[in-house]
Amino acid sequence: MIEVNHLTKRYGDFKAVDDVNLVAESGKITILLGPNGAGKSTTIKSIANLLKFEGDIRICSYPNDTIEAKRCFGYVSETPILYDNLTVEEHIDFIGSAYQINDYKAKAEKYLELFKLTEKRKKMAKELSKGMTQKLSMLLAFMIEPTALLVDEPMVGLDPASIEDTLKILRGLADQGCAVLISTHIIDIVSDIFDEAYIMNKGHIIKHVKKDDLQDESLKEYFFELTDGE
Ligand SMILES: Nc1ncnc2c1ncn2[C@@H]1O[C@H](COP(=O)(O)OP(=O)(O)OP(=O)(O)O)[C@@H](O)[C@H]1O
Repeated sequence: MIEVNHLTKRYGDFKAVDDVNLVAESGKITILLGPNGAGKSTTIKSIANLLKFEGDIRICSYPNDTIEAKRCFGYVSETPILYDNLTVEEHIDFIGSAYQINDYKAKAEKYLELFKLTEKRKKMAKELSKGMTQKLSMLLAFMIEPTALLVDEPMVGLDPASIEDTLKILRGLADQGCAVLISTHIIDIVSDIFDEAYIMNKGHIIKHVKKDDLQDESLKEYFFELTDGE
């Protein structure tokens, strides 16, 4: 589970995120939806403990700055964080060893095949296309078998088949009990797979909605009503 209590992030006098509360439950896909500049990435980065913030954030019940929390979550950033001169395989070895994952090569192999990266295993990150770097970044987060997963704008730069594959993997991880939190502004891609959504605008959560609450209304209609079509 991911729990965010009273998260505020200030840049000088400006509050990019203002008193945000949210919970991403285990076994569910929770999305953080909002227009550009709403504060989604700031929220995700704060949860990943990459930014200083005010408030209390817990991952798997541990404060997010502890080693216990870091062990249990995977993070896919908006821009892949990779080492230009390491190959795909070297990235896998690095993360597999750092997280002390048993049998990580077999776990990685599954995702290499799924993401059609098997033939690129000897290529350095700087030799991959943008979509391939995104897939490698996801592979590294998925192969640690996280109990909580933070995914910031995962589909940007992916082709339609890869988007489908990624959505299936995310659903599979949630079905195995992982708490999946996805930040996005692309409603159409997540509208079928989300369980719960937090709609964010101008640094605030303006609505928390469960899929079952929507009935006939689409998430898109609901979103535009709340954000005035931003
Ligand atoms: N380093 C920074 N310094 C000052 N302001 C920042 C900084 N990073 C983000 N902001 C501001 O914080 C607000 C929220 O930005 P954030 O990147 O979290 O939005 P977002 O919802 O992820 O947007 P997008 O969909 O465009 O990625 C924006 O107004 C942005 O200009």
